[in-house]
Amino acid sequence: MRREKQRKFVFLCLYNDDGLVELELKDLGLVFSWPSQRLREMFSELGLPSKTCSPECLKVITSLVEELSFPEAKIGLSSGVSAFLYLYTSIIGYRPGKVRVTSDLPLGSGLGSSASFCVSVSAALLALSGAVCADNQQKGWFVMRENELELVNKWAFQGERIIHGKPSGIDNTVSTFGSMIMFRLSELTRLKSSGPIRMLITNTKVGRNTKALVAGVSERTQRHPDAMAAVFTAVDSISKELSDVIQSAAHDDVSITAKEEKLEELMEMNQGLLQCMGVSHASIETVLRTTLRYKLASKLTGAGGGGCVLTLLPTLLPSTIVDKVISELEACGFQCLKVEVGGKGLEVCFT
Ligand SMILES: Nc1ncnc2c1ncn2[C@@H]1O[C@H](COP(=O)(O)OP(=O)(O)OP(=O)(O)O)[C@@H](O)[C@H]1O
Ligand SMILES: C[C@@](O)(CCO)CC(=O)[O-]
Ligand SMILES: [Mg+2]
Repeated sequence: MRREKQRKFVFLCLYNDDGLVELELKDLGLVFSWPSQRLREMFSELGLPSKTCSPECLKVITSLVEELSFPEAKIGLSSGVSAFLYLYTSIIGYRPGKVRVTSDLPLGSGLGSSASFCVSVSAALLALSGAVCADNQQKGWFVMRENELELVNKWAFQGERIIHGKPSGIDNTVSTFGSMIMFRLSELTRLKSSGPIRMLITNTKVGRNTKALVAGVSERTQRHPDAMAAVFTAVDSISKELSDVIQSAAHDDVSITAKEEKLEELMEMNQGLLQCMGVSHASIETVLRTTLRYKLASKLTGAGGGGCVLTLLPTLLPSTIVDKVISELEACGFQCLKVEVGGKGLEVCFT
């Protein structure tokens, strides 16, 4: 189960005539460019466009990205740049163009920045190529048609495959369609919540890498197949119960409180299972201990290993308590953000 990811990515996409394909990561102060002729030469033998990135295609991309220089602390960015190169050449081809990205989503913190990046790149490039929104370039922000969103989601998943290795598709799906998604038995179901769910996001600021964490869970599964199978079965049951609770109607304070208590218990159980999988972290445990002192339930989000933690904020919780929890967490060096689960998905705007 994932909440909607904040999608504050802004893309400026233009064709140009300087012979370069350029990617500017504005917030990070980085610009990468490739002569389009060089891309044509490197990729031409692969027979692009292709709907998936083959090992040969990934080899070409990796060699192009290895030539770039990334600041030491930003080495993880190379996978995002690889995903960009794949999406650009597959959707646009080798026509020179310029893409500028700005985002206020923290990178590698469990809030699905990789998926939001892939969804936004795919949408912007598909719109530039005319594959989507060709007959609908209205002014202001708007939502694409369902079949167009599905196309964007497919391409974004290919980008996620380059960044993550083996993504489930939940992050790009929730970034594209918004609302809430249940991922159960490898199937993604879009849910309708009966009311807003308030959460506190605490960013521990401990950096981590989703690909490595997911690989760590697979290795643990190979070492303890029976025990881990039981853990996954329990996670599955929790997802099912949680989706029933979220979709159930609650009309008065009593039923809302009962619903929230169920959510809290399920979150607590889920966190315990994530710890079993080896994806918790000392910083996450500090957040859990702190919020528990206020009888609030929390669980890690995304791949874990640091990053962000979610805490349910019950409807009747006084704002003075919320402020107290936030100041205690921020005194530990963490950063807090109050959010509501289940917002909008992808929107586009032509200027
Ligand atoms: N604004 C951006 N510009 C360029 N690359 C980005 C951007 N945002 C994310 N990425 C890419 O995504 C990578 C982070 O993805 P990762 O899956 O590890 O974390 P996440 O998506 O934030 O968290 P999670 O997958 O657990 O929800 C970055 O290292 C970078 O390659
Ligand atoms: C850890 C994971 O569940 C979400 C990462 O945001 C991986 C995935 O489902 O692709
Ligand atoms: Mg990710």
